[in-house]
Amino acid sequence: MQNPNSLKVYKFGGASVKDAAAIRNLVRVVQEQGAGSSLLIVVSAMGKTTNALEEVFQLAHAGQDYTAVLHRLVEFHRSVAQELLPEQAGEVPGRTPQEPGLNQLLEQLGDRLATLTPGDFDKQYDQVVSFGELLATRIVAGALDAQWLDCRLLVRTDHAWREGRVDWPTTERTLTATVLPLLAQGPIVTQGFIGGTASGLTTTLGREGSDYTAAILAYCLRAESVTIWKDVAGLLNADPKIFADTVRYPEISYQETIEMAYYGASVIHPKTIKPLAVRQIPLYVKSFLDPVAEGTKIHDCRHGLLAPAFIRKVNQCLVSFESKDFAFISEENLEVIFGALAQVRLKINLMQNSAISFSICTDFSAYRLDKLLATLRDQFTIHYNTDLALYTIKNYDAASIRQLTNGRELLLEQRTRQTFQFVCRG
Ligand SMILES: Nc1ncnc2c1ncn2[C@@H]1O[C@H](COP(=O)(O)OP(=O)(O)O)[C@@H](O)[C@H]1O
Ligand SMILES: N[C@@H](CC(=O)OP(=O)(O)O)C(=O)O
Repeated sequence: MQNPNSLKVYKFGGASVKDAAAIRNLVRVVQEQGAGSSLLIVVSAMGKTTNALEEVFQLAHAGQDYTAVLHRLVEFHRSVAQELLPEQAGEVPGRTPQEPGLNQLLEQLGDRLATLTPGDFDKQYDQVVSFGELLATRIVAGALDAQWLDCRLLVRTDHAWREGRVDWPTTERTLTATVLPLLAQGPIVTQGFIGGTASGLTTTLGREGSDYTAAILAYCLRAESVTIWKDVAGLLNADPKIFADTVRYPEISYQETIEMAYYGASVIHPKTIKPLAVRQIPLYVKSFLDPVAEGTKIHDCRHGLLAPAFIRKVNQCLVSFESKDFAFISEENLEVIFGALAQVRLKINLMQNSAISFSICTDFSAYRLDKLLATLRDQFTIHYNTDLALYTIKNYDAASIRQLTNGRELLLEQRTRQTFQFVCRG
């Protein structure tokens, strides 16, 4: 069943709302590209605000002075609001008495930080770091003169702090009842990245999770399409900030994209594709700098051989486990290792085993690695290397492997028919 309103979901990330000029550009894109459509607009925190909020939160949680960082954040949002809506003198009021205005949100953020308690790090993180999206959407909704909705009341999650798991039936029911009737009144702006629990607490969906929010909303509302507006020409075969001579895929299948995102292509959050594929909703990746350009269409399509895709994941750690008594690594050993990894929430990006050793490549987290070592040290001899990179070439050929491995010392390598991966320094 297609939405009778032909709903389009637009998602604007941090780069597209990084300052007042960027938000003016967003307004142009929405007015020119979205004219005539029902629009639900998902917005992330401005620029690097989420990083700044993480810093402020960590300082406050550790009982250290956070006032300077908080002050910079507050002034930044006020100055952008003032520049865009001078007649409102830096305040962007809510459209209804229940809706918080910009100053009210800034006050709430200050209160949250002042009342943090020791412990419950991840839970309190979500209550604070979510403010980036709340503030940004209040400003963007003001600039667009659009309706503002609080996504914490729309996307229901469990209590898995910092990686909330969506309660799909409740979310679908709530969105259908809330959003569909409002669409006729004009565009709606809401937050990416955040959701809420049944008990009214805020959760976040994982860093860079706003793309995922767009997919959740599109799935539940059976949208016609999703467009994520980026600072690149579309989905390219590599990150142009890292690799030279990239090429754009004009169209690509859900499956190819989900694999690229899984291997670390940071342009799309890995969880974004599945809900869209299930309901066959096309995902467009387009440039907010050149909105009329074609971009990339991700959908259920067949295509010929694609240009090899290059993906680099940095800050990797290679951990190897050896049994202490020269015994072979057994299924029982693996069960213990996997159990401990799941418990400390370390995800395996690559794994390999030999007779008496089992190795994994994972994102480095000193905190989680320490917990892992503490759990498994008695049973295994554990070695690890940090500051590594994991490279993946999808749809590789001999030339692309030569190009990427040339001059590098490979610490671990693996290949399947489509994918070549290796871990090296730096
Ligand atoms: N395969 C790829 N194609 C295009 N961009 C990529 C790719 N891999 C990584 N990127 C990076 O993704 C960035 C855009 O994603 P992101 O920074 O998450 O945007 P936003 O936060 O604004 O949503 C680009 O600037 C680019 O550096
Ligand atoms: N603001 C959040 C969520 C997000 O998705 O941001 P962006 O769309 O800018 O990647 C983060 O930085 O993690």
